[in-house]
This record gives sequence, structure tokens and C-alpha cells, in this order.
Amino acid sequence: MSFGGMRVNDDISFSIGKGERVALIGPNGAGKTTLVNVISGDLTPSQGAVHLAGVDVTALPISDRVDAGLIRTFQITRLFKSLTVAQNVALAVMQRKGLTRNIFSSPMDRPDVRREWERALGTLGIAHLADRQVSQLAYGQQRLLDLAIGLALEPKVLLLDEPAAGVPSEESSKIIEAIDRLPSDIAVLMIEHDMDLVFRFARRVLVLANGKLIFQGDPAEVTHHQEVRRAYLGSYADARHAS
Ligand SMILES: Nc1ncnc2c1ncn2[C@@H]1O[C@H](COP(=O)(O)OP(=O)(O)OP(=O)(O)O)[C@@H](O)[C@H]1O
Repeated sequence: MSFGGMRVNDDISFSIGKGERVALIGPNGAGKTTLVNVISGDLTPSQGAVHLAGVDVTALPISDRVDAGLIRTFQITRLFKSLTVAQNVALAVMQRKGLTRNIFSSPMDRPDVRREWERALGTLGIAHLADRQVSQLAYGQQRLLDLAIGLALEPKVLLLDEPAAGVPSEESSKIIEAIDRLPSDIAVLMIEHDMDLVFRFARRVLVLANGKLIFQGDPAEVTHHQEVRRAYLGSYADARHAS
């Protein structure tokens, strides 16, 4: 992916298997968000391709990628603030099922829709917030709701961009626990700066620096990789070593 003459993602190639948990790390400006934008369809790559389950989705708009199971979460701006938590998830379920909204009845009342929003909220530990209006939620709770909406869209692949960023630490543990509880068949690619969270979550780590993929592999190996230490991890690895 290039912007003008600047290569922001340079010759990057990787794959993520079913149910794999992969962290995408690297210094500020390395190109991580751009890469996720290319995968989600927010950006069209200058070269190269994105495949989902063997199908080339590079030319598909975001909505078709979502239908195919490629879901990006933590875009809180898309929440309907005047509706309840349950209504927000119910609308996502209805969208997935191709059901149109009937102004004379609540979307939540259909038993098949209800089953699904209840399950999504239960998985993420926010069933008790079902009737709460979104505008009354704390920021961390809104992020959990956004994750519930992602879940209700039945993802094959979830793209998470710093899911706990900006969330007060007493709430961020709930987000981390919720991510731990995601169904094991969903592949997750997560941008994250918090290395403790990366080590807890990831079975594989991708490291970007200056737009290049300089490492992909086992989290246990990443702290020993010279180029990664130089580009990104030095202070973290040294602090760990010292402690
Ligand atoms: N739409 C755009 N037009 C021009 N340049 C862009 C655009 N989007 C990103 N860039 C540039 O691409 C580079 C990579 O940005 P990107 O946001 O992908 O990095 P990042 O690794 O996600 O950084 P951070 O950790 O700070 O979020 C930066 O130099 C940024 O200024």
C-alpha cells in the first residue's frame, strides 16, 4: 500500500489459520492500521491481494466482506447511541439474516434474533446491560458492545485495533477477559501495544517496522529477535530482563 510515493505496507505476505490468535505489533507509524484497513476493505491496496477462505476478496466492498465473515470491530462511532445494548446487537443479527426492520414491532422480539443477541451479550459478560441505553454506557462497555456486534455478525476473522486503548485499567481487564472468551474457531488479528496483553493473547506475532514485516512467529521468540528489539521492543525486553 502506497500513499503518493510513500510505501506504507511494503511487500507484506502472511496468512492466518482458522481460530488462530495473532498480534500485530510495531512502532508508531509502522503501517499496522493501514494493513488492517487493507484487509477490512477500508483501503484498496496499490498492489497485492486479500484472500478469505481461499476466495480473493480484494475487489469486494466492506459490506460484502462482512457478509463473508471478515469483521472489523472497535469502531464505536457506528453504535446507535439512543437505542439499547440489546437493540444494537439485534440490528446486527437482523442485518446478517437479511431481515428488514419492522417499525411496528421490536427486532428483539423475534425468538431467533433474541437467542443470538442474548448469546453474544452473554459471551462478552454484558447480559446485565441489555436494556441500558448506549449513551449511558462507560467507554469500556461501549467497546464490549462493539465486540458483541462483531460477534453477532458471525465472523470467520475478527480484526481488532487496540481493543483496550483509552479504556481505564479497571475496565480494560473486562475487555481482555472478553477476548479470551471468543469462540475458538474465530481467527483474530489484533493490533496491540501492550506487550503483556500480546503475550497473553497471541499464539503468533507479526512485527511491522517502516512498513515491512520484519518478524512473524512464536511470541516466545520475538523478544530475542535482534531486529525487533532494535526497532521496537528493546525497552520492554530489557525491563522484563531486569525484573
Ligand atoms: N490516508 C493516508 N494518507 C497518507 N498517509 C497516510 C494515510 N494513512 C496513513 N498514512 C501514513 O502511513 C504511515 C503508517 O500509518 P499507520 O497509521 O498505518 O501506522 P500505525 O503502525 O498504525 O501507527 P500507530 O501505532 O501510531 O497507530 C504513517 O506515516 C501515516 O502518516
